[in-house]
Amino acid sequence: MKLRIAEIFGPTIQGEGVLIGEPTVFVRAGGCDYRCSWCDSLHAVDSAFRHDWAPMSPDAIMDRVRELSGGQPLTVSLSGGNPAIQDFGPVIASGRQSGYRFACETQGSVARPWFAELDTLVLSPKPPSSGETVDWAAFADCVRAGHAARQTVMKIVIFDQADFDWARAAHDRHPDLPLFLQPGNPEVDPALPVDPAMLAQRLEWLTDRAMQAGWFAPRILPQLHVLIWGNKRGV
Ligand SMILES: C[S@@+](CC[C@H](N)C(=O)[O-])C[C@H]1O[C@@H](n2cnc3c(N)ncnc32)[C@H](O)[C@@H]1O
Ligand SMILES: Nc1nc2[nH]cc(C(=O)O)c2c(=O)[nH]1
Ligand code: SF4
Ligand SMILES: [Mg+2]
Repeated sequence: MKLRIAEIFGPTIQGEGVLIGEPTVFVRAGGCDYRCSWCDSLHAVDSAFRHDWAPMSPDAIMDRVRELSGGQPLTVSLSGGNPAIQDFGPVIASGRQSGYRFACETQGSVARPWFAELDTLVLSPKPPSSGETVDWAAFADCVRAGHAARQTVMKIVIFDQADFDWARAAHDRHPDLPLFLQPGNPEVDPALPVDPAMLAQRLEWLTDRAMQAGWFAPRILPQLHVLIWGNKRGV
């Protein structure tokens, strides 16, 4: 059985959400059932890039992860695209034997039994600015599938006031999921630089919104990797 892999890179630090700052190797799956207007990983989504995606066996994936981590077990971050449209169960089973931990980033549109084998399941439902519509029944299936994961959290990207209001309603649906908000990055062309002052201003706006609303449930974080490296790939 082979998986479609857009890229494997690291070690680097997890730049987002509950594991921010944690050393990790990324395994980025090719293919996605969504087309978010502001997706920062189109090279793993748009089928125009599919010729760059490699078919890899679970053993070949873990061999590359081991090579990159110098054989030291660390957290492997499964991302994409949507990793949940493929079967990462055998990759997790193989890595776990040698002490690797696994986190997965997915939008919550497709539930998989292997979510239960994860250490960290990050569900990132998409707000109105994305142009996508969340299927909340499928999302709830994902939460249930992750019942045995060590932790399941919700992470929402916020571009504007409509996204902010939507995030509050999303939290009301799943109040038990720890919530992380990150400002959206409107500049996703890997060929163009990102202005850190613009990101800081978006983070300030988001923080002000939450504090003025007296909404203290979410943690608010920047995309640390974008602050360090902009839109550079493979970091
Ligand atoms: C590229 S996605 C891949 C995993 C999965 N498809 C998902 O969306 O959760 C990884 C994370 O990046 C976030 N993201 C994508 N584009 C972004 C942007 N322009 N600004 C901020 N976050 C973004 C997504 O919301 C998601 O939380
Ligand atoms: N350093 C780093 N942190 C990240 N957190 C989520 C990422 C992603 O694209 O899924 C990502 C990424 O691509 N790089
Ligand atoms: S769901 Fe994730 S990978 Fe797919 S288009 Fe949206 S942000 Fe990009
Ligand atoms: Mg990213």
